[in-house]
Amino acid sequence: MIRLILHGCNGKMGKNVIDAVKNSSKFTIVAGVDKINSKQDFPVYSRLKEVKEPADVVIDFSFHTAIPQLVEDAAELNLPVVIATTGLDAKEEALVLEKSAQIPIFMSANMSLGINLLVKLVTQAAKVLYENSDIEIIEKHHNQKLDAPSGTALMIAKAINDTLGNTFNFTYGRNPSSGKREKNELGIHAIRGGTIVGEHEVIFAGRDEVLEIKHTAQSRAVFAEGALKAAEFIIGKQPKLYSMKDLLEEG
Ligand SMILES: NC(=O)C1=CN([C@@H]2O[C@H](COP(=O)(O)OP(=O)(O)OC[C@H]3O[C@@H](n4cnc5c(N)ncnc54)[C@H](OP(=O)(O)O)[C@@H]3O)[C@@H](O)[C@H]2O)C=CC1
Ligand SMILES: O=C(O)C1=N[C@H](C(=O)O)C[C@H](O)C1
Repeated sequence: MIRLILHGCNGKMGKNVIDAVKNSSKFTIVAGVDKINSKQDFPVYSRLKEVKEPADVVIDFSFHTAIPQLVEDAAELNLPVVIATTGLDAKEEALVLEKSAQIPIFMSANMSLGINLLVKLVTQAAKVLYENSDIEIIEKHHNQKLDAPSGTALMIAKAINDTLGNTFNFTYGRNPSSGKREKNELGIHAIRGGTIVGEHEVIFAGRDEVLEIKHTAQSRAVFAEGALKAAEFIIGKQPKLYSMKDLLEEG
């Protein structure tokens, strides 16, 4: 049995990971970490370092400001971590990278298989189409989401830029003073409303033709199940920063 600590256990994704573990024969949750000591089937602590139960791996769906303490504690305890939280600033990302020299850390803004395939398809399309089309990303999420644009939208935009040698400047939404679109813009637009789980659409708008590649998450279960796969994958790995690409390549 893989012994899991769930960081952010009281949240929307925390609940979904608890359900995914109930449906899995491989995992057991030995402890949770969150800001509030909620009633769960496992003990809940206010930081990772306080957890008394022995564990094999940590899964995190919390808030970006929690990440520095999480990776510091995980490195001290020598525990692998799956970070699913989005919205990290540059300093927080740099610390994750630094700590990945001590422990295996898996980080992906989106744990679903479909989005990771979308990234592949979009970068292929971008190579063919970028000279003659304008690329825009639209993401839609529920009205409780704290970060914008989504981590996934940024991941897609960065993958396009990596593929094309940093051709694009990102434009976050447009307003009355934005003026005419520049050729080297890549627009990223965030919609927030209701209970939308997560939609990401990449639009290649050319002359007289438009290609749209879209992913819709229909429930949070896909993210929870993906996080469990990532947790299983990093246990026993060498210290490094791993991504969904590493998991998919291993098959
Ligand atoms: N990579 C992926 O596939 C996915 C990533 N996400 C990301 O995961 C994160 C969580 O999403 P979601 O579950 O919807 O958000 P929620 O706000 O529902 O849950 C986050 C939980 O983390 C808690 N938390 C906040 N700060 C800390 C801290 N310092 N230490 C421990 N716990 C803390 C929150 O407590 P409180 O409410 O009291 O602040 C809350 O219980 C977001 O960044 C989201 O974008 C979401 C879905 C998929
Ligand atoms: O907050 C969410 O809900 C989600 N966040 C992730 C992101 O920011 O990309 C992934 C998913 O779309 C759901």
